Amino acid sequence: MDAITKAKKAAGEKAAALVQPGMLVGLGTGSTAYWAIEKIGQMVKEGLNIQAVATSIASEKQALALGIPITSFSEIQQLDLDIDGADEISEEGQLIKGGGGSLLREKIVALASRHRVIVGDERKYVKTLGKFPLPIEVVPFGWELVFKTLQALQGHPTLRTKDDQPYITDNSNYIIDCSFGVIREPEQLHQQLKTLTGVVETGLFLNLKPTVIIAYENGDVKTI
Ligand SMILES: O=C(CO)[C@H](O)[C@H](O)COP(=O)(O)O
Repeated sequence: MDAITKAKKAAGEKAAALVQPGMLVGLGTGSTAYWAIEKIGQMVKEGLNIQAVATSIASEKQALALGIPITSFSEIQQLDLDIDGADEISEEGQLIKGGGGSLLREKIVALASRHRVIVGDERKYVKTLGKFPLPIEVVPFGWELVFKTLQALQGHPTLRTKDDQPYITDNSNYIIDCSFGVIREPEQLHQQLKTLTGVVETGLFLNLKPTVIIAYENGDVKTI
């Protein structure tokens, strides 16, 4: 296992240790959240009694394979703890998410959780957001119009693709990745993007006050 994978595993497992019996837990998506889910699966096998809501079909499949009981918002109102990764984590705890394409479900789950834990390796921790392209989930109908507006806003948009076709999210939408440069006013940008008809959600996760667990290649793990 390389040093970055080891760091992701360490961060994910440290977050999993925060799960307590009886909790309702949000399961994130991506290669770091993966390790938290693996650890929670192990804890469930050892007798931990929890229920979880997954932020993607992939994470739900992983959880079910591990025997983690899955519930949904038709059964519950609120989660106790959400554990998820991020693409960028600013020093203020503001996030860019959606590199793995699950931003909409991830935001719904994060907002439904009383506590949020964000796990990442040291490369994710930045002074200011904006180096990682900002994912924006859009409805397929008329996406070209949103794309042109994003061009006009200097977002340098790119339609995300997979196998030369538009990438399709778990919600049957598309993703447009944008580069606005350094994002100095994330709230303003998020609000501006949300008002565009056709935009479903942005990858800016703001003011969620997460506990941040950063793992370093040298083996250190810091909770911020
Ligand atoms: O937002 C996400 C998926 O939509 C992921 O949490 C984010 O992309 C981080 O993934 P990884 O841990 O694989 O770097």
